Amino acid sequence: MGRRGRDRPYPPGALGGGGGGGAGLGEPAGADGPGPGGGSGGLRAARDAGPRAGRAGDEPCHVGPSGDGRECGAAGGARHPLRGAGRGAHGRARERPRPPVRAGGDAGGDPRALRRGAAEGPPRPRHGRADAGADRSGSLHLQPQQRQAGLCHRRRPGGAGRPRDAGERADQPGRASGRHLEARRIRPRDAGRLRGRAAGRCCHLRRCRGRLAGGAGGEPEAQEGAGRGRADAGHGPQSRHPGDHLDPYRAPEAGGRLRRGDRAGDRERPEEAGPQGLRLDRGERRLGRRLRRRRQHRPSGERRRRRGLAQDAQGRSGGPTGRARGGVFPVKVLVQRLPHAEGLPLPTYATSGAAGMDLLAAKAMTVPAGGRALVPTGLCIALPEGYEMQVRPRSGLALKHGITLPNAPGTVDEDYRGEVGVILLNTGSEPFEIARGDRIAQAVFAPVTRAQWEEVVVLPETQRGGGGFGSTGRQ
Ligand SMILES: O=c1ccn([C@H]2C[C@H](O)[C@@H](COP(=O)(O)OP(=O)(O)OP(=O)(O)O)O2)c(=O)[nH]1
Repeated sequence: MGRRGRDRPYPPGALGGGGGGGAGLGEPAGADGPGPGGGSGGLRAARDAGPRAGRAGDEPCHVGPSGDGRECGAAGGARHPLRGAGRGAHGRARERPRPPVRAGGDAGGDPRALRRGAAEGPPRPRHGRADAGADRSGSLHLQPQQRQAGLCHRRRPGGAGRPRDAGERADQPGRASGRHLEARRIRPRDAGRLRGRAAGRCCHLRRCRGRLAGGAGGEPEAQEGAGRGRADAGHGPQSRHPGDHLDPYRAPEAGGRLRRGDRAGDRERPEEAGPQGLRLDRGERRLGRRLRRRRQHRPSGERRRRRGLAQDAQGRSGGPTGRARGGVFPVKVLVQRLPHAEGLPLPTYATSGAAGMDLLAAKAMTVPAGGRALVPTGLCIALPEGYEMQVRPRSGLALKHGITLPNAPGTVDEDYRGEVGVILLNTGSEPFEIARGDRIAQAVFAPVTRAQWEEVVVLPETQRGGGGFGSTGRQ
């Protein structure tokens, strides 16, 4: 049987197809057998031929190389006219021209051959090889060696070397003679009979028995299910095997899953799969595990805030506003512009690497020499939790005009909602004139570290001890 026919449902008449005897019961000749019905036709042939069928090797050949169920009449002991160098009476049959296939042919071809086969009695194991045979009543019987050789599929997890596979590989002599057949003691002709069984998990005896009992002409539905070779073929309500309903690992049908294509984005849909009697796709199951793990390890709000602050202070990702730009993580600050700041630009960073924003004066004024002034900025701000804004002097004004901040750095608290002001001190000898919009100071945003007192009687000793205020270096 060609590979194309492997997963194809058998046509309704496949089991009774008379022309299929060669594919099912014949050896490599079955490789190029007449079609999907070959193996099942072999079943019928086996049933009809009864004990005569299933003989091998030294017995007269009852099944001709043509695959039409006719016997060729060659004695087993003599070299078969079509026998090749390989194994099997018809090992080379497919390389030879074939006799025409007789439509509706049956196992009973040559009556003389049938008589010879009947006279030789029921099939017997050859060289210890166990062959599954079918008697006239349609029931399969196994030899003890067969049972030990694991013909029952329950003993073979993974389904490797299944009779169905063996039957399909009968067109590859090298493989057919390999472990798929030899290790299981199954001949291709027998494998062909068993080919229609469902994949894997049920004892083939029950299936074969059921198929034979159903008649060669059988019910089309049963034939179709048997030939499908899918996991669902033998697990329907008609299956009575106790294990059919107890397999929790049986994969659902291809149409019984929620697939990736059905999924919207990264949404997990376990709540939809259950009611529909479906199972989540593998990718979705993985996604669900990932989401559950993430939910389980989600830190508390306070811990997230602290982690964000720490990461931001250390220049790592996870800051409150997310994406890093050049290794610096921006902090979002709400700003309100007061009427006297209308028309003025918001403070900006002068360069891409500047640490502070230049604050602008919202009002023109003069700082007398040696004097101070509170310069309004026209801005009110709301800092994110855990942050402060520091108001610092500009070095250019300090150097050129002696302008500094007496409270530098000025601290704008997180909970402050008043107007930000800049205290300027003119240490120079000349009055300092300020125009509206002049840059008078700079603002630096920084995370706040809050301390917690732990009162002790004695502090840990250090080398410096109490020395300070110029205790080190030159006096
Ligand atoms: O250069 C500065 C310094 C402070 N402030 C504002 C914001 C700050 O939150 C508030 C109080 O500042 P700070 O706490 O330094 O002053 P204080 O003398 O302690 O005043 P308070 O008693 O109001 O806290 O004044 C500024 O606008 N600019």
